[in-house]
Amino acid sequence: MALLRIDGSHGEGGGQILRSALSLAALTGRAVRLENIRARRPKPGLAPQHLTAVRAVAMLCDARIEGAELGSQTLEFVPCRPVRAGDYALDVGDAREGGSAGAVMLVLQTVLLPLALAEGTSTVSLSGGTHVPMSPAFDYVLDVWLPTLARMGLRAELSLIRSGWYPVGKGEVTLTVQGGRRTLRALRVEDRGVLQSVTGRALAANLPAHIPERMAARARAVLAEAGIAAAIEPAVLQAACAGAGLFLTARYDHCLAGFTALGRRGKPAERVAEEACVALLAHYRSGAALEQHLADQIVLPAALCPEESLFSVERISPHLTTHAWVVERFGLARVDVRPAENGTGLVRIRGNPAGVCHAHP
Ligand SMILES: Nc1ncnc2c1ncn2[C@@H]1O[C@H](COP(=O)(O)OP(=O)(O)OP(=O)(O)O)[C@@H](O)[C@H]1O
Repeated sequence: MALLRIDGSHGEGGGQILRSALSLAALTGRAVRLENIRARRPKPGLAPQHLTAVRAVAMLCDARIEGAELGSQTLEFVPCRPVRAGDYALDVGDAREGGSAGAVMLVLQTVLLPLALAEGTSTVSLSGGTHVPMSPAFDYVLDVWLPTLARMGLRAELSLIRSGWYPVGKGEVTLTVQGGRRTLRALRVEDRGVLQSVTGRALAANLPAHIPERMAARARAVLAEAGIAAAIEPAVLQAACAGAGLFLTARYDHCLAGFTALGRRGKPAERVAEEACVALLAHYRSGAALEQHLADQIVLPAALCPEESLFSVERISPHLTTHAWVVERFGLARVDVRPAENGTGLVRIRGNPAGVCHAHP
């Protein structure tokens, strides 16, 4: 079959196009050629996190790869066998001399679905940044993304060995995936139901204990003003450099929503707390089911379900529409993203009725 060409400058033009194309190439056996990788980012091409994702998925399906170098804007990726479950270890820091705090959760998201749909149990050890900007934090994946996938029938467990923050990274997580040629269940949450609880963790590493305590106290106060009682625990983590963040999970009758804010030098703990609470309250007031990040991160699993998924989303992000475009390029699903009331959106994903097509010889 001819190489499927994917233009990495489409829409959001970031790393997600590459990662989803890699997952889908491994799942379907389709050879891909990515061009203009991360063309809309200030430093285009493969960064350490993306290069690690390429190497990771290549290991799963013995792919032949060309262009897998830092800064490369073109990549050919030819899967040579179906995905094999097994024990894998990857370190984002290996992708660049001097190391990297590249987001391991994004690498994890790239390998999870291929492993979940392969026969057998896998363990993946990942090192790098576990709580870094512009990516799902460990806590988000643990509390929101994986439990949502569990509702769709996917079984995986995640544990934190050591947290990793910008700029040093060196965190470590372990993922265990119970694979199998299963059919994923569609996600149908047009209506989220009632807010049942808000919980959270105020985390800090290599910083004084008053920092997580102040984040937790401010978050409780902001949410209480809005009439929401939240159980937020302060905690101190092990790490190779300083870092702090607040992670909130809102549990509705029919869905979960996660909100993250990270600290940095000079940013008061209270401001970190307010940022996460503002995001939670914006979603709460929107009335929609999924928050914007979960919506874009659920497109790929939903595209693999034979049944139709349908959910409302707080806001239609460029990540969401770009992700929809990538899965459509593989011909696996039709994704319809429609604006709805007050800036929210409604997403309908009609997966391939035959399930994933394993096209390997
Ligand atoms: N606070 C957050 N909580 C949960 N997920 C997040 C958060 N911030 C970003 N993400 C997710 O991280 C992903 C980032 O994708 P993106 O294409 O920007 O990738 P990237 O590899 O970081 O790229 P680039 O450096 O090219 O921006 C998206 O799926 C987005 O929803």
